Parts: sequence; C-alpha cells; structure tokens
Amino acid sequence: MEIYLKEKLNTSLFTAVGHARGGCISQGQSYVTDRGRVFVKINHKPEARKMFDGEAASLEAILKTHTVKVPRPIKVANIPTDGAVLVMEHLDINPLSSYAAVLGEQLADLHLHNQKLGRKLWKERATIGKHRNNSEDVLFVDQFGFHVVTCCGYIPQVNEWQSDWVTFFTCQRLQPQMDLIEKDYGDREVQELWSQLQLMVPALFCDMEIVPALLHGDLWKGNVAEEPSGPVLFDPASFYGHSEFELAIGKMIGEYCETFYSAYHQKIPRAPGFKRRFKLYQLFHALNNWNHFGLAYRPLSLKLMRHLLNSL
Ligand SMILES: Nc1ncnc2c1ncn2[C@@H]1O[C@H](COP(=O)(O)OP(=O)(O)OP(=O)(O)O)[C@@H](O)[C@H]1O
Repeated sequence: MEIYLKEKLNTSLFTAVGHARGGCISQGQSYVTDRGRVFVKINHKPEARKMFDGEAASLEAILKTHTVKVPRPIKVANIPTDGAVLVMEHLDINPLSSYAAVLGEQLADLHLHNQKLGRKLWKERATIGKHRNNSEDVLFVDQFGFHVVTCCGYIPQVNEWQSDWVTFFTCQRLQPQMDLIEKDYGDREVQELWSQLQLMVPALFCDMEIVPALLHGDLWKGNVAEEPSGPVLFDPASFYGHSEFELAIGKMIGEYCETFYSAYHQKIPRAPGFKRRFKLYQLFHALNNWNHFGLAYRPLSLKLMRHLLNSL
C-alpha cells in the first residue's frame, strides 16, 4: 500500500508520522513526503471512491471561496485490491476552543459567498462591458445541488440540480433516507408519519426566499478543529442548499458553544420559523444516523416527526 502511494504521489520520501487516526468511516494517517506532510484517508468499502471524489470536490469548492480553512486535496486514487484513498494537506489541529466565534463568522461568510456573487453579477450585468469570466472565478449558482455526488457518512446524497429548495430537501434528502429505512426495517410507524409530514413540509417555508448557499454538509463536532492561526473544517459533504440546514447537526450532537451561534447570527440573523425548520433539518440527521448506526436513532426520529406534525 505504501509503495503504491509513494508511486502515485511521485515522492522518494514517504514515512508515516504520528499515530493513525480513525474517524467513524475511514482510517487516517499522516506521512512525510518530498513536498511536505500529507494526510491520507483510507477506506476499503466499495463506495470509497465515490465518497472521496465527493469529499475532494467539496474541499476544492470551499477553498475557492477563501472564507474558512479546509485542507487542500491532493489526490484521490483507487486501492488496487479494494476501496480508495484521499490524500490531502496535513494540518496540525486541536479541538475547537478559542476560535468558536471566528468559526461562526467564517461559516456565515461561506454561506453568504454565493449570495454575494449573485449581487455582483446583477451589478455587472447592469454595467455594459464589465462582465468578465475567467476560469479561476467561482460562478454564481442559482440552483440547489452539487456537480458530483457527496456522501454524508458513507451514504451517497442525490445532488441533482433542482430549482426549488423544498422539493430538493423533501425528494432528494428526506425521501432517500426514508427509502433506506423502508428497505432495511420496513417500519410502518415511521412510514405513516412520513406520509403525513411530507405534505406539510412546504408550510414551514411560507414566504421564504432561499438563495443557494455552499454548505459543508456534515458539520458535526468531529469535523471541526482549530490550528494556532484559526478554525479548520474537514470531511465535508458539500452541496448548495439552505444555510439553516448546516446548523442543525451541531446542535443535535449538543456541541458548539453559544459564542459560535451568536457570531454566526450576527451575520445571518434567524429568519421567522427558524425553530421549526431546525427540527426538520435535525430529522434528516436523525434518519441518516439511523441508517448508519441502527435503531438507537429511531426514537429521536419519531419524536422529531411527531413534534413537527403537532406544530403544523
Ligand atoms: N488534513 C488533516 N490533517 C491532519 N489530521 C486530520 C486531517 N483531516 C482529518 N484529520 C484527523 O483525522 C480524524 C478523522 O478524519 P475524518 O473526520 O475526515 O474521518 P472520517 O472517518 O471520514 O469522518 P467521520 O468520523 O466524521 O465520519 C479527524 O478527527 C482529525 O483528527
């Protein structure tokens, strides 16, 4: 494996440093190479290549916004026997502590980035001859989705472009999770709740205009850290979506201090109806955890569904 990676990275030096780090999904290890330290994620599942292609594309997209630090992706390669590897810049990271407020501000900047591009585009269109487009520019995106499949955990997400957020979230986020639960558990109770709830989802979005925002997509406490110079995000499952979706997973896991939220909401204030939509977005993560980790997440999923139905 190491000989194979040495060849792929075209480096004479390839020495493991530090201890191996296992996330919930993949194994990780840092190496010293001719061009500095790299961090290698290894996964032997058949869907590993798709997962890492999505993660690399997400890192590239976030990097281009210059809003919040993420490791620079270097290479995705198949492992000849099974699975794939993702090689990226190594970062010296510690758990998030002193940079929680800065992370709140930078995450808001990430979420506002596409909206700002949209405004700029309108201004340029109004000024004859000012429209420019070179390959380094990030272009305004007016739909929800992403150009590649990204995986939240190891489950691939349906990222096909869609102009309506409610349709996107219902049909391309919640429905696929419900389909997996139906396939693996055949749970009548949850299906009945879902058949009622899906009709009511649009009511949570009355009079809202949602501009697609580039999201990290899997922002739980395990994917947030800091360097001496500032906060860092890693392991994204990006797509263009509603910025509020991003906040729900952190809260569900009970992490991030209030300084993070207040710094974020200084830049993106809570819109009316935020609390109920928050539960809807938590529901996605509860279902996704159910599909990854099993029945322990069923009670939370049912509780959120009942809560939403009673509040509508
Ligand atoms: N670029 C990096 N440089 C150094 N360490 C890293 C880097 N990226 C990740 N790590 C470390 O490796 C651990 C596992 O990485 P990561 O979260 O990407 O794995 P995963 O199995 O895909 O994710 P998860 O546990 O979120 O499902 C992280 O908690 C972090 O400590």
